[in-house]
Amino acid sequence: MAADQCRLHERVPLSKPLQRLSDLLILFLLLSLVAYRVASLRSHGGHAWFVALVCESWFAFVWLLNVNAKWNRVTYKTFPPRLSNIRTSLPAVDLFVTTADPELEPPIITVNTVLSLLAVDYPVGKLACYVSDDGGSPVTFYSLLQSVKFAKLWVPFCKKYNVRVRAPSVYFSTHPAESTDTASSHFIQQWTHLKNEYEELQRRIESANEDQIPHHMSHELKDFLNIERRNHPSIVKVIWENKEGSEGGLMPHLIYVAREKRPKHPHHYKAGALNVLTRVSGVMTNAAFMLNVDCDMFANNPEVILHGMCLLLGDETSSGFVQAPQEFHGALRDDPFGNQLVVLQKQFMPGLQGIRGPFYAGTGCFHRRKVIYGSPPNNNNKNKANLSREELEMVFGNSTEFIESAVEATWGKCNNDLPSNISGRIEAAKKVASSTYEFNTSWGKEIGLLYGSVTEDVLTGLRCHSIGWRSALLMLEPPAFLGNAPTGGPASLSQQKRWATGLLEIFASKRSPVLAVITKELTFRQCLGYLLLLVWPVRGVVEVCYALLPAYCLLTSSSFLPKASELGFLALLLALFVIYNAYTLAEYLQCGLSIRAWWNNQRMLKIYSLNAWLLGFFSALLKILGISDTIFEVTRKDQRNNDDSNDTTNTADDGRFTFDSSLVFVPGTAVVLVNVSALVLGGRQIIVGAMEEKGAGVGELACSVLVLVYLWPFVKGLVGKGSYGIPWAVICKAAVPACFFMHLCINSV
Ligand SMILES: O=c1ccn([C@@H]2O[C@H](COP(=O)(O)OP(=O)(O)O[C@H]3O[C@H](CO)[C@@H](O)[C@H](O)[C@H]3O)[C@@H](O)[C@H]2O)c(=O)[nH]1
Ligand SMILES: [Mn+2]
Repeated sequence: MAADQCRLHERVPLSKPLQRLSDLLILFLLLSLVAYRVASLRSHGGHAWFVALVCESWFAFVWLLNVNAKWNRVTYKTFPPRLSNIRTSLPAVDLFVTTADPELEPPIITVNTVLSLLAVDYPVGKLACYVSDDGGSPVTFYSLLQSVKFAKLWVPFCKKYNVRVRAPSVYFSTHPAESTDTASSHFIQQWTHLKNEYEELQRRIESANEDQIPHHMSHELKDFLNIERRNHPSIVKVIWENKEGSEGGLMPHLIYVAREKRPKHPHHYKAGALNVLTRVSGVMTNAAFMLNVDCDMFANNPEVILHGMCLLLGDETSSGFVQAPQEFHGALRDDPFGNQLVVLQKQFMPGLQGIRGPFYAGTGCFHRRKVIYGSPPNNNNKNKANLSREELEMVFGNSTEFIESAVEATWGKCNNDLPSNISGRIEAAKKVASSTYEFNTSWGKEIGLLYGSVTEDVLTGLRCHSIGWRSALLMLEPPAFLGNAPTGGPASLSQQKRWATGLLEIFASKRSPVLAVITKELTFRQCLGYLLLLVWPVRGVVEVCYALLPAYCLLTSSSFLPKASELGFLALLLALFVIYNAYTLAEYLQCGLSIRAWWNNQRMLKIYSLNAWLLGFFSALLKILGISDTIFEVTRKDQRNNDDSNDTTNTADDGRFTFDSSLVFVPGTAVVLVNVSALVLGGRQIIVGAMEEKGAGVGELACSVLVLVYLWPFVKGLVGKGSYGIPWAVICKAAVPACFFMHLCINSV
């Protein structure tokens, strides 16, 4: 009993027999379908039958991966109050926030995230917050500088009144009477004062632009004078130094870092930025744990670090890193863009927890510093003595300060204290933030966040798992962090395309889980878990083929579906269709989502796969063939989302699908053009010849219509106006492959 009371976390199994049974039922139906196709390949024959066989085999394979990933669903319950037994020795944590572009990521969003982190419930003296600014922007720096005055009021206020959401934009969007019962007049007075201060801060930040930063700031901003965004030396500034160090103080250290950028030197996007933060924090504070969040992911649960510690302290092998699911706020009603990822995360993250832990998702993740330094679990004192200074330099680079810090982080004791004087370490920090520091070292290859994929997060997590670490899932209520999901067609599709590209890059790399399962410590089921994620983009190709299949049949008068007389086959297909949809619908309803949200997600899944994943597939292919490189396009963060967290009263227009002239809209448009033409050309003939038992039939016709229903935003886009219409340039580009395909069909008859 006493031992139980000391346990910081508890494992909670979630899998239900009914769910497992339905998983298996769907798998069985899919396999039966494939078996039927194979068995009747001779009698039915034809291209359409064969393509259907390939696609459906793929769906069956992916479903098998699904079953594996969901089989042992597990989550953890964490008990922060029990930390009080060890409260004096809570470890220090370095907090990382990355931002890249003040246009796409307005500084007020970054400031809110930073403020939410500075104010978390954790000893002030044990935190240091680092902001990496890849935009090298004076506006971002100015905004952080301005926020210090407010933070000095905000941090104590949050702690005194136990404020629930510590991102001021969200907190002040509701009136205190609704959010607290401490409505004493003194509280209201302070609340009003702070709200005014916040609004003043917001006004100042939002009105600042590069040419118009107040003159009296010129001294602080001199490092930013005449620099170019992609060509400047390292800038490291201590915005707030907590002079009391671990003893306490008003608020944690706050440090601004714009790493050196040179046009000729690769900077490796976010992975590069996080590696610089890792080193800069190494020489400045060297906490044993690091938490990283994207600039829009504010800490929504003030106890998040305490909860994280419940998983991190204790058996270290089981928590090389701790990942909170990505959750979002300010969501549009019924998730019109299908990117809130609610069901996906509630189903899969616990599922992966059952097979040695979730993947690293790039934000909302605590890392052990030594894991990032490539140290395997239970390394204790093994290798240190063998490494000479030269060897250490080959791995970590040639900064003496950094090497010392890395040796301590890897082989020394856990650092529970932070230094009070960090200003004295700026020169060392600037050195490790230089653009040449990583040359001829292991950064990005063996240590740090790994390079070579635009989803550096998944790649880095895979490496941790491959060297034997497990990871742990931090699923909290209220959610640990909340971020900003893109809205509109272009931003959503370009994000999905980047993910697809990055995942395929990993699949095809030398770190592929398929190899790691043979040569490293990845288990077979873990490998299957990763595959589910990594083969995602291939679905783009499969879905396009499947979506063209009914049109092909209509145009060539062939068939891939049962005729009225093939009752068994018909029943199988209908059962699969009904059970699969009922299954997914049940998942949405269980998560408290609406039928409409379910439909929107089903529809968007098709739209993403046909467009974004397909293009992601090809862009990864071009990279693998060495023809072009992949780039990380930053997602635009909507500020609207930040202001009203509970606003689901969006107007109809907010959820409407929008287009631009990007290539990513071409495949969907082409599929729509082909299906519309096929219905016009082939539909009539079917109605005439409905009674004949050969060629395309009502089934093919219905499927072709179904494709158009899934792609309805594109059908509407063909006639829509402005951003709701598909631009002519896209339609013309789509018409070329569409005509080519139809030409092939008609000629093949
Ligand atoms: O050169 C760059 C590019 C991006 N970022 C930062 O990376 C973060 C993520 O970028 P975002 O455009 O928001 O991408 P998302 O697709 O929303 O990000 C998800 O997917 C990424 C992998 O593709 C992960 O790295 C992220 O953590 C995860 O939230 C943001 O804080 C950016 O400021 C940089 O610091 N430098
Ligand atoms: Mn993001």
